[in-house]
Amino acid sequence: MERPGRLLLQSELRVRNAAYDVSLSRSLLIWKRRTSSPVYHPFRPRFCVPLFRRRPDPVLHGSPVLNCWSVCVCHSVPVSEIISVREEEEENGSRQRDDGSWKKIREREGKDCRQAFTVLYVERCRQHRWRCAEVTFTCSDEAVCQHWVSSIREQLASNTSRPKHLLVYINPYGGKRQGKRIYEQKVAPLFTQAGISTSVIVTEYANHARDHLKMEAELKKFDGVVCVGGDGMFSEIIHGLIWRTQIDCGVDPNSPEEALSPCSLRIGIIPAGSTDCICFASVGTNDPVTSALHIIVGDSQPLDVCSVHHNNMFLRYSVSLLGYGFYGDVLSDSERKRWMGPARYDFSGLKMFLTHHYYEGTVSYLPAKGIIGTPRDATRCRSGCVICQHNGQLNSERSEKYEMDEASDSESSGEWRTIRGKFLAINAASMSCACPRSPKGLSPAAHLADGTTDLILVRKCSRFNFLRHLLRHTSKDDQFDLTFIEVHRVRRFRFMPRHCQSDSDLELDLHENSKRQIFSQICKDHPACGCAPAYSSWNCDGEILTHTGIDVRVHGQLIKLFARGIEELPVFEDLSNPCAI
Ligand SMILES: CCCCCCCCCCCCC/C=C/[C@@H](O)[C@H](COP(=O)(O)O)NC(=O)CCCCC
Ligand SMILES: Nc1ncnc2c1ncn2[C@@H]1O[C@H](COP(=O)(O)OP(=O)(O)O)[C@@H](O)[C@H]1O
Ligand SMILES: [Ca+2]
Repeated sequence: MERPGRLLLQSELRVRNAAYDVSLSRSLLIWKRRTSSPVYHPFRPRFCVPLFRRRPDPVLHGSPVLNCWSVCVCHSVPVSEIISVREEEEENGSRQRDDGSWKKIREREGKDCRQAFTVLYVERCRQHRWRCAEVTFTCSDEAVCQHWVSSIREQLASNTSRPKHLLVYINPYGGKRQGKRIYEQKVAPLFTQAGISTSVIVTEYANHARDHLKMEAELKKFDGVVCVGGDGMFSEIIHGLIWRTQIDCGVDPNSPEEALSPCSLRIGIIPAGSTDCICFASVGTNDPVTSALHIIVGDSQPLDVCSVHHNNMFLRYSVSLLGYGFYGDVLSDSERKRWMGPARYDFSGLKMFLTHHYYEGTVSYLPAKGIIGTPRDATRCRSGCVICQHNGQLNSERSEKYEMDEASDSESSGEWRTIRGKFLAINAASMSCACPRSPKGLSPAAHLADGTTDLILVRKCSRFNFLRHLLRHTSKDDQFDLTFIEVHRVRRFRFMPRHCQSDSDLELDLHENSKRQIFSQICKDHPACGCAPAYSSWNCDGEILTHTGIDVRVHGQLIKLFARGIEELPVFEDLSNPCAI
């Protein structure tokens, strides 16, 4: 619980005809009702008891702390979570807002209360959602009122992490094709309230945003980039931004061995796509208003990025899922069904589950050493994650050392491990990949910014066992606690499909593959007969990769989001807490 610190201002003001002691410090705005009469307050007593067990201090962020036995209503809002302050001007018995809309206040507030101002602030709702709440304070002295408004504005202006100018890209075709409407109706009005100016580009074709960022955008004019769309659209944005940053810093973005320069501009994601995994896994919800508020308050969350190369040739970057086999096949199949919208993934998911293809190949990986945390532990990456801080620090020390000793990550160091086999899926999750389909995600203990990715190998098994594994993504059971699954936390990995391994293997496989393709043509309508293709494709944050043999390297904390990681749930929402009755 944040302490108020030195008071900048303290007055008696009125809120809805009741007297309040209101105070402002650099960190908190507090309004506390003036009363001493013990009155039983019946409102939601169920939530009062656990709240008090955990937090004896009767001051809660934004929302009132309700004591069951006496009315002692005290609200507090961190100054960092105030969106804006607005003067209410009186005219003909009504008050006019700064934005021109009218509000009847005078009758409600009583005749003496002539001056008023409204504070808009972040209020937390269920399941990590944020809303914009407001409270109107009135007082009889105009000078006092204006002093309050200017003091709050000064505090907001002194916060340098808040963006003032944003470059916004909207994909009008993502998800259910609602991107433009979501931005105009839910997000733009909030940006206006917060005094943020925007330059908006509605994309006209795929890769429009990427190419604009790479070559045209005047990035110096902006404090951040906002992406309205799904994971594919976010991928466009990071490709443009990372590329541009490397060119500006004189780094060769094509080389798999180069240490990439971190991007200074933060990226905000307004979810308007089909899976919205990157937003969900970094905020805890895929709600456009919540994302807009995280942008406004100037949150910052570093994020790991994987670079993917094929034979030393750059292919793509990935921040969430790199999936071969099941997720690659689901994506390839679903692309032909875009007209179905987000439901295409359910259809193709079921189809690919029934098809039950497996793929042969060799996976080699460099285990992440010296880090804290494992993919099977119970810790979760949450706001202010200590694992990300610790491992992130370790990474920056390692990369300094790496620059001096180029061979430290190479095969010659002998740390690489190799696994050959038949796999239903090979997944690398650089974050949990939580999404509405699987709220705990593909790798629940993965971290947003620890410089590693969780490599999950699903070996060939029966359909029944694969279904058990998949179903555990949606329950409390551990999806890795199965004999055919292994998971490793790695810094780097490579995959080579079997048919690419050696000339003799290649000949054998080409022969086998052509045989299989003939059969798969014949057996097209009988996918369960086992005539599988020899290779799948990679699903790279929802984009299909053109090559199967890849070399993947994690670049710790290469980009930053306007987010703060998933916040711990309040006690009454955390069902695993015994106090939460
Ligand atoms: C029988 C019940 C099975 C439930 C299994 C649920 C497992 C779901 C894990 C999903 C992980 C998703 C990782 C994110 C991938 C996205 O980047 C990608 C593109 O998203 P977008 O651009 O917004 O369309 N989405 C997918 O690849 C969809 C995977 C769906 C798999 C069923
Ligand atoms: N104007 C546009 N027309 C067609 N495709 C676009 C346009 N803008 C972006 N795209 C592409 O649309 C794809 C899907 O976008 P995304 O926003 O991720 O939606 P979804 O989550 O439904 O896949 C991305 O690959 C992106 O490059
Ligand atoms: Ca990570």
